[in-house]
Amino acid sequence: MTNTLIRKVLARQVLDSRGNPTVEAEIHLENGTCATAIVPSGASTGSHEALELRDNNKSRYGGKEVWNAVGNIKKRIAPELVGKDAANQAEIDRILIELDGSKNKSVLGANAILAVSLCVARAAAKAIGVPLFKYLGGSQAITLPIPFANLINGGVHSDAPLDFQEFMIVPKGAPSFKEGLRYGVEIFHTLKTILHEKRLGTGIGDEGGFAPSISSATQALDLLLEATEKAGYSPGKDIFYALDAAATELYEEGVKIYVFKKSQNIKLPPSHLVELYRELSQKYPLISIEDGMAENDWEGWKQLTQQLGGTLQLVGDDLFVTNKEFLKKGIEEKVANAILIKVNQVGTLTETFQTVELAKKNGYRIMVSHRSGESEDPFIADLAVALNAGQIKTGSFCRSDRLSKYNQLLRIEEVLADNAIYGTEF
Ligand SMILES: C=C(OP(=O)(O)O)C(=O)O
Ligand SMILES: [Mg+2]
Repeated sequence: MTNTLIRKVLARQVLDSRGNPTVEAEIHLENGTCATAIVPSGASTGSHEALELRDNNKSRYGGKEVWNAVGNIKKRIAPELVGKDAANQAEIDRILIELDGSKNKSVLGANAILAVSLCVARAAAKAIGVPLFKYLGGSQAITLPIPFANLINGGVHSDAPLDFQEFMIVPKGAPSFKEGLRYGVEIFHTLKTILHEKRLGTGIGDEGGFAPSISSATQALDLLLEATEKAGYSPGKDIFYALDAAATELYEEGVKIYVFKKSQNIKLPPSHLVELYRELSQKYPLISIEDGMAENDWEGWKQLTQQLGGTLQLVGDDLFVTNKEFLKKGIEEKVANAILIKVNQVGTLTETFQTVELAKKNGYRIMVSHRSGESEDPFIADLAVALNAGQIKTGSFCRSDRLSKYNQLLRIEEVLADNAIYGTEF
């Protein structure tokens, strides 16, 4: 028997892809295994997410240091976990949740808790000698996700005068993950040439997508369409499109209006926003809209789901915050038909699995997601396969923080070889 008992728990402050401090945990097991895990960080965060603990000392890193979270791992979490079995994830996560004791992990910090939760899983998998995806998902974990690649970045992720946050290409018609990735990368390079020729700018946003000087969803989708065709692919056959409107950022709650502040200062009531989505989905092969309405606009979400839920995937991100309580409400009220899975929104691996189980039981699709602030840690690549999510969004193709996930998926595809399945049916 491998000795997977925890010998030592360490932590440190490292930097994320935006140059902001974040937490890395390091765990040593009795058998000599050592593993690390780094937590990501969002920018367009849902207000019900688990709390990311920051030091708030404005004179250092703009108040974003995480020494308190690091200290909580070293002083409060480590003594409780030494001697416990890293292979018992549910027990470790239960200890972490109880030690924190709050509803939103605000005592120890979700960044402290998640770093340890992920690191424990990685250490146990390594000690036992199985790939992480197999350790987490067992022999059923065989689905390589379709990459939803965010090629145009707007919203709070870039300076482009675009209000919707993400314009993604979806290589659903590819025969394998590897080929889907190639389709996506070729379209990315073609888009760069087009943007250069049109003098629209080839600078990038937080997730590595371009941040061109365009100001409407139609312009963005026209560019994606042009790049797709020029790269030799067929829109609606090889390649489909997806949006993350991140509509919480646009919503003025008091007046129940969506304001497109970055572009034309257009103001739309929820019903007009639904119409805009309908028009876009009729004009382009759009298959998925994330956060089409704001996290607190449940009425708007209902309208959206009633009208477009039959033909489009409607993904709840800020709406559900990977939390089974919010998802339960969504299921009851028949809102959305898919859920975005971001581990740091809820704070432990066990809770993430519980939310996914509830979603699957109720016919909601799963999309595993990065955050806009990422690191070299590829954990979510393994997680996407472990959950048979069938879909992952992890940005564009020119930042190592995003490519670490894509490259890990290539490795996993190689391990699974002929057993690998690509994506899910829409
Ligand atoms: C990835 C996203 O951005 P962030 O991490 O800033 O919430 C998102 O909104 O889906
Ligand atoms: Mg989102």
